[in-house]
Amino acid sequence: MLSATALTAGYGRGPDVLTGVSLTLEPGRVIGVQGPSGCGKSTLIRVLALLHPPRGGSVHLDGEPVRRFRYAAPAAQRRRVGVVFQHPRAAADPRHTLRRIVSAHLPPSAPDGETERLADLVGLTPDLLRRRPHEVSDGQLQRACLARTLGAGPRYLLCDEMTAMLDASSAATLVHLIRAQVRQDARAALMVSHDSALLESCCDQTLQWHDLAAVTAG
Ligand SMILES: Nc1ncnc2c1ncn2[C@@H]1O[C@H](COP(=O)(O)OP(=O)(O)OP(=O)(O)O)[C@@H](O)[C@H]1O
Repeated sequence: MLSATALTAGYGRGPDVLTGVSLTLEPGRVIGVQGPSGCGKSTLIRVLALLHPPRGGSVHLDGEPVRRFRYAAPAAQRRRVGVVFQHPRAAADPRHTLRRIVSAHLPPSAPDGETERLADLVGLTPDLLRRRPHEVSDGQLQRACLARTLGAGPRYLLCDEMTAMLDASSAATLVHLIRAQVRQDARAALMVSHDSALLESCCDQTLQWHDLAAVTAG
């Protein structure tokens, strides 16, 4: 279980962006969080992904408190949480082929052919693996980024507006793939978006941002 309790977080000397946010993500569940632009959804994802230290409150990962964040977070905790960001072009090195991007987080023990299996899982054909980011569409690059995240074998998948750059059909394909992954491998997913229809179509439960201070999901 990945849980946040009474989180407060912000940037620099600025005001709190998160003010007392609590949320619980249980294996086997897809939880959606909907909120308007700028309310703090990406900040919540960054804290839960151990990429941004909270100012107050706590994060627990499978029963253990998370005490260190960013580069100081223990690798064993970091590996359990995977993130897919909104902008695939900001999240992928433009010099690398899609093959290299997809395989970037595979453990050394990964079986031969794992890159191809992941690519196939997200709907990337083998010829696309030879291309670089500028030679593919946003949707194809986002598929590669999702495959890369899945390659690390995270238990908790955090998706930050991951379909915002995609057409409706690609968006539906990717969110249903995430649902299938959650069901199959007892993972859990948190999907944040401003798109209520998308969240309703794929989440077990959708929480409104303004309820997060009071509601525990899962
Ligand atoms: N690196 C940063 N430094 C300072 N302020 C930031 C930083 N990142 C975000 N903020 C501010 O924190 C607030 C919440 O931003 P955040 O990106 O978490 O919102 P969001 O709900 O994900 O927005 P959107 O839906 O537009 O992506 C905003 O006021 C934003 O300007």
